[in-house]
Amino acid sequence: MFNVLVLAGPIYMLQVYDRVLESRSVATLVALSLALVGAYALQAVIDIVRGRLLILIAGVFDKNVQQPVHDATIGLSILDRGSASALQPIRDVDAIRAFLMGSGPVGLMDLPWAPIFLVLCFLIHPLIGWIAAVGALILFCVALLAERSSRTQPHSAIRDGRLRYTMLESNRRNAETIVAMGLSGALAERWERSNADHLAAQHRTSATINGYTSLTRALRLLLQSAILGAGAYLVIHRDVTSGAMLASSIMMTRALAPIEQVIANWRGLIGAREALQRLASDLARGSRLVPQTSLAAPKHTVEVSHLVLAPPGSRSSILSDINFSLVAGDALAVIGPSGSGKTTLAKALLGIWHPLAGSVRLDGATPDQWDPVRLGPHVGYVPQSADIFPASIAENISRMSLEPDSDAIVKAAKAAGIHQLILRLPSGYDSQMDETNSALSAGQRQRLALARALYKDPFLLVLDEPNSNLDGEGEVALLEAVRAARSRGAIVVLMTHRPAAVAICNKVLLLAGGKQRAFGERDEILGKNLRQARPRAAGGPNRIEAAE
Ligand SMILES: Nc1ncnc2c1ncn2[C@@H]1O[C@H](COP(=O)(O)OP(=O)(O)OP(=O)(O)O)[C@@H](O)[C@H]1O
Repeated sequence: MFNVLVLAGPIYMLQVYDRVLESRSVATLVALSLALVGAYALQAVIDIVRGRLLILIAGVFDKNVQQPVHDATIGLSILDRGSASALQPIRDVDAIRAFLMGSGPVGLMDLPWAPIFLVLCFLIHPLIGWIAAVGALILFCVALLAERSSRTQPHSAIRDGRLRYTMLESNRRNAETIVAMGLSGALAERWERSNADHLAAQHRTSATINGYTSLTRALRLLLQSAILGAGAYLVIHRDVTSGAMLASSIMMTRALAPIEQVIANWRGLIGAREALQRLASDLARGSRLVPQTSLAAPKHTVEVSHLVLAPPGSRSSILSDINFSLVAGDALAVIGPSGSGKTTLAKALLGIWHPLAGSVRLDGATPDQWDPVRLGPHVGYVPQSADIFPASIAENISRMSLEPDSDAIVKAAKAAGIHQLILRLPSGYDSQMDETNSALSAGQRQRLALARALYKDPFLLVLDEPNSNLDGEGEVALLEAVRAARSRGAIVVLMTHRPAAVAICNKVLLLAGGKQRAFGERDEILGKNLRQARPRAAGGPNRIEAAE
């Protein structure tokens, strides 16, 4: 509706030429000029409001997708096994928001006005109308051609871009290995190759779009002159006035401007459209259905029945036919050689990976029957690589809670035997961990992760080799924490190679090659199936290994 205001220019021109110059009336000229200033001022205000509206729409879009995008990023990380493509949704949101706040949508909004200006051209004179209509049609065809040729190109550019990003991310993570083993030469060469592919794809896209933009501009200038020429012809034959001739030239410009603007913003439009499609599919893939009914906190049992497990998206199983059950107060030592499936079992118990067959049940319900946010506080997990969030020690122990409980934080730290160590840090519990966690040693990180797992005394503790980096003091604290958890009625599942850790468990599960070799009371299983390895020559820790 507001676009009608852009008619002010042509109407002014028409009136000045046909009325003011004929009547030589300065008063009319002043009145017309004031009206024109008013129309342009209103147009400026409307443009500002429209711009703000688009920013507002972009903001609302952003606000609504942020949480699903965050959750989907986590879901995709699990599905795609930590690949950097899990970050694609947030990049897509940024691309869509940038497009919404740019000049592209304005061109799209103005596009429906193009036919109205064309009709006005016809009203001035059919010849002018036809020239404008044919010109608009040609420009429209150019836009379609641009769409078709650029449709496939950004795909390859995006694929190369993703590959390039993944490569850089992996090099960043492995920086120390790269420096230590002098890998930078070979990796730089690979990076250069991947970069060249990406740039070549981008150049192809830019060249195509630029070509179409230049063609459009030249066509528009030609059409403007054609309209002026046709207008002059009609003026000579006294079919239209000279004011109408100039006004129609302006009208033509107005009719074609949105088409040209859409073509100029084509790449952004295509990019935003693809980002939106990709975002929708990533959100659908990465999000989990959260159950609506909330179950009571688990307190009694963990049952694993005929469990078969494969990595997400795969059907080749890593674990098969695992069966055991535990009751409150039990501690299970999961033992077996490297690669036997201990970590994989931890992922199943925690509901990170879903069973291909069989089930894991806490008090009779599978983990996905709980809202993860509600089940989380009843579960403690120390993963093999104890990753710490870039936040304070207290925030880490309180599981990044927005309402941390100081008493519970200190209690968990004491239980993990890390309280004194934290107090010795310059800012104590408020010491900030950076992204690299370099302020703490591997063993200290493991104890911090244990404190996080113990926060608020969860029912199920899954500790995946939590002692792999611990010194004697750390191991004593760990064993004490397991003992305390058992006596308060928790269930502890401990993946370990260490005899001392097995000794505090009452049950043992022996895995080998993804299969359950034995499960039962500790002494019974150890007597039947295991031999205790001697301390290794280098003075390494005792290990428990499966008998041949
Ligand atoms: N994300 C994955 N995708 C495909 N295979 C996997 C994945 N994670 C683990 N595996 C495979 O599953 C098998 C069991 O691995 P898992 O990490 O569970 O062993 P583990 O007993 O914990 O070993 P370790 O004692 O060395 O930690 C291995 O053969 C491993 O290659």
